[in-house]
Amino acid sequence: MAAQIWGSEKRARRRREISAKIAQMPELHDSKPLPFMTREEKIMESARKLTILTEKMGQIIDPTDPAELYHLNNEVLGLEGNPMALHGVMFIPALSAQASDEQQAKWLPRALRREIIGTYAQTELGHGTNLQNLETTATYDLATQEFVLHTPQITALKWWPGNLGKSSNYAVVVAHMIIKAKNYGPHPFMVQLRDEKTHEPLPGITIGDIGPKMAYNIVDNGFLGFNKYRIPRTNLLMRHTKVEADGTYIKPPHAKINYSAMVHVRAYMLTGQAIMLASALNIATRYSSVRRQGQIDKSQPEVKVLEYQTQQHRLFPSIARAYAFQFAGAETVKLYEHVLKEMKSGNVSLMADLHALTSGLKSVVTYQTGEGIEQARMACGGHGYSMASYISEIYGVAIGGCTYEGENMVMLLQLARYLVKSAALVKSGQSSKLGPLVAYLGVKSEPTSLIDRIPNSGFTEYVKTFQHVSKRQTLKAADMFFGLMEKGEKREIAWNKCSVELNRASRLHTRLFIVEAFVRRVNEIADIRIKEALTDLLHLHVNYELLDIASYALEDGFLSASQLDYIRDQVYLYLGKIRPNAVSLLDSWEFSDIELRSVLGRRDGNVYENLFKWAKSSPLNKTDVLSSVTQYLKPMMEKARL
Ligand SMILES: CCCCCCCCCCCCCC(=O)SCCNC(=O)CCNC(=O)[C@H](O)C(C)(C)COP(=O)(O)OP(=O)(O)OC[C@H]1O[C@@H](n2cnc3c(N)ncnc32)[C@H](O)[C@@H]1OP(=O)(O)O
Ligand SMILES: Cc1cc2nc3c(=O)[nH]c(=O)nc-3n(C[C@H](O)[C@H](O)[C@H](O)COP(=O)(O)OP(=O)(O)OC[C@H]3O[C@@H](n4cnc5c(N)ncnc54)[C@H](O)[C@@H]3O)c2cc1C
Repeated sequence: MAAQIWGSEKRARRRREISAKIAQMPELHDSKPLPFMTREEKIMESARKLTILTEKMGQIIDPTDPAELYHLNNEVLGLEGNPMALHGVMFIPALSAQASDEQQAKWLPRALRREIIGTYAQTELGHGTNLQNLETTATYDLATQEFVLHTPQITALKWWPGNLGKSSNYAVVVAHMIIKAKNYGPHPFMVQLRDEKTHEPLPGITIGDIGPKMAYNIVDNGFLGFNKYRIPRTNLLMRHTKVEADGTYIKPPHAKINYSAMVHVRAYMLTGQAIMLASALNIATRYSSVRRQGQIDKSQPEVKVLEYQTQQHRLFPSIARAYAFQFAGAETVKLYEHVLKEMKSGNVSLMADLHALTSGLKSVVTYQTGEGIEQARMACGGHGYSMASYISEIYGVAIGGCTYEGENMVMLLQLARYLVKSAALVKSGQSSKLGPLVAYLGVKSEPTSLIDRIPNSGFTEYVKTFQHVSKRQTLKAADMFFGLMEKGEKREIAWNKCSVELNRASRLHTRLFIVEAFVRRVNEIADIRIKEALTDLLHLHVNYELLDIASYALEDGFLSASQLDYIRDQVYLYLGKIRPNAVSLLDSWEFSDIELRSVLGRRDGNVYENLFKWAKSSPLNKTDVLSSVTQYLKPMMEKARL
């Protein structure tokens, strides 16, 4: 199963080998539980480990393999981030995709050797979503052949970029490029921020940390202002766009090609989200098979809480989602790598499809991951609320994904643009022009669903039902939009008036893609036992997801009440079937105790003894009487007693 999750036997084996090596290297372990550290201590601890990793990485992993690097980071540095999180996730990808060969030769080896630390600075205090209204300017000075970066007012301060505040000395900065008073829109520039020897900010640069956040606090998300700060013309990233010495602008082959670093993260973050969901579920499910509370049969001893159907219903559908996201994520990464290769050689024809797909997936996956992790926390009762479970930290980090790389509603609306264009093709009889991801929009569906109506139909009737609801909602929302325009409404106003319905279509389309990716994977599996276990999970997935969106299929009678009863029964049936495999389905992800950082989720199940040990190690317990008591509470009580 681990091979299915991680992509191959070899990958699964390598992960085990890497974990075993890390287990033998105490210098790479947390020196004390992270929840007992201050933010400053955590940042120090992370930098300490990161430095050792830089020295010893070659002994532990193949540093050229991103999957091994990602695993190493998760185990050693953890998901609260690290001082170079954005360096690997966005800075290097931005240089790789947008810098010319010459620029890459100059900067990439230095970045890869970690001579410099970089980030991606795009979002500003006043604007994050609406890139067209970013305010930082890069004005070309023809006389010196330099760009002058400037922050015209406080809302133009870069705000949020990870590791910008304190760690990075370089950044890819996105600014509006102005040449001879003409604004060419946002473009990426390579900018040195700090002196390489002293790490002090360079003159003309204001920079700092934006303060503590809900989670992810090892990362120093930062602010950045420029006061007429000059960089050479050749620091504009010039793989696709060029500005010649005389100010001549050569436009890129696709207007949005500079957005590729964002698409990179949107594609890769899906499996990251699956890992966070599976981690939280691993903790909650293991704990649920240790925790005994109450009886089902009063004549029997107290049961493990995992025996309760409500507990299974809370956890198991999310286990199915974690697998589904992992499989859909793997497909998306493959597609992304393909499109990136094409893009580098000038073929931009698949960019729109990839943008639509990743926009929908990042939104649905992050939202459902957040839901699943929060349910996992609640499933642990009181101990779930303790940082000893570590689930609240996983939650805080995961839901950041609902916001970064494009706020979820906004990204769903991006997919909706693509769906509406596809609907227009269907309506104008041009269904043959639909791309493979939306071809189903042009296919006439049965009048009613055949779920529970024909034997041995496998998952086909489920997929057809998902297709039906997605198609119906897309065409309905598109009709609403076109109808408003026909009535004379301006395009943007009509769009806004339909946007809730449009986003519903985007979610349904994306959920269909996730189901199909799961089905595709199960169909590929040869090992009969693995196929069986995953088929059970897939049964739970399709039935649970369909129940969740049943109103769409009920409103036009595509599903009947009796079919809905069947679907509900299937959910209960598969909850029971999955119960014996539940812990193994999560143990198959092979997270080590070091990586999970959870007292509740310990592999050995020795929860109570270790919770007590953990509590005793709280800094508050260093002394029996705190100074808050001697200074304030004791005098207050004494005064009251007088
Ligand atoms: C590796 C490990 C992974 C794990 C990572 C975890 C840690 C992560 C740490 C945290 C890291 C966090 C780091 C961070 O957070 S970095 C900051 C991230 N910021 C954002 O994501 C901002 C979101 N906003 C946008 O992306 C744009 O403004 C949008 C897209 C909303 C509109 O755009 P714009 O303002 O320009 O609007 P327009 O009206 O001129 O154009 C709309 C047209 O453009 C097409 N279009 C748009 N985009 C693309 C595209 N990409 N490829 C192809 N086409 C694209 C689109 O389909 C439409 O086409 P059409 O319908 O007109 O035909
Ligand atoms: C943990 C974290 C890490 C980050 N890292 C980085 C980084 O490394 N580099 C970087 O540059 N940025 C980074 N960001 C910033 C992030 O990319 C932005 O916060 C994000 O893109 C959302 O933009 P915003 O904050 O402007 O939200 P807003 O757009 O102000 O969103 C507020 C509300 O308005 C709604 N809204 C906005 N526009 C529309 C619209 N057109 N239609 C409908 N509704 C709309 C949204 O849906 C939302 O409900 C990070 C953010 C976080 C939380």
